[in-house]
Amino acid sequence: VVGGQVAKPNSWPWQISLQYRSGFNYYHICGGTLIRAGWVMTAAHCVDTARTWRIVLGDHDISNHEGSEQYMSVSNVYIHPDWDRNRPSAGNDIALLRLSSEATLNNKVKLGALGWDAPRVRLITGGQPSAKLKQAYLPVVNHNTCSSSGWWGSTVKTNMVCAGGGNESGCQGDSGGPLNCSVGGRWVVHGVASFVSSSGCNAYRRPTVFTRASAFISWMNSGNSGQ
Ligand SMILES: CC(C)[C@H](NC(=O)C(F)(F)F)C(=O)N[C@@H](C)C(=O)Nc1ccc(C(F)(F)F)cc1
Repeated sequence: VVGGQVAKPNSWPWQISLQYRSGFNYYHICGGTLIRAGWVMTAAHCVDTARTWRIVLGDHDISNHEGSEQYMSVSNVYIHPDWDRNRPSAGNDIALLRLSSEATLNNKVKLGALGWDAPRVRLITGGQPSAKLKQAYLPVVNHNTCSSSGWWGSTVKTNMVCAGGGNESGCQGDSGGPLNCSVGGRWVVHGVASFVSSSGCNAYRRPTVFTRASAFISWMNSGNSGQ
């Protein structure tokens, strides 16, 4: 996250840290959302390399043990069939991770709700290099503006959502994490952080681009996502 502030610990209880093993250690690479006790939604670009993964739930500071963490291994990775690493602007940057055991839900580990509607305020959580979870309020940029020339142009498709474009944005390490939207007083996960401009995370008229989760509900509920 560029800008924003450190979140109140565990105030986004569906936010997870996706980590890969290297030697004896695990390293944060992406965010994600716990959508079922046994399922995590993240970005395809986070998991399209063969690695040993683990998911950390109930965390706030990934460099300190706080006692609320749950460390889960991943039994299967389901990447959207139309994701193409060589054509990220085609979108479909979404994947589901099956946990090898179910999370214990409590006040620090809850499910994120998937919604269908375009709400008002958006909020991205997650991020590096801060070890602590950060959040930033990102204004939504409608598709017509975001896909216009001078903005992202045809790189942005209707199965994506743009938010930010001011001095706050998502950035490397936020990938896969949720765009949390306030809809009728409830938080709904509307986006999966996908990409930013290669000239910088908060580049002018290049808002952070999220996979529009509502466009993938049927895939997530279908067999080929394993669910
Ligand atoms: C994809 C991640 C490495 C990284 N993602 C993020 O920083 C995220 F958190 F906003 F999701 C990113 O966007 N990094 C920049 C360097 C990047 O790859 N940008 C990018 C821009 C446009 C496209 C295009 F046009 F192909 F869609 C693809 C990637």
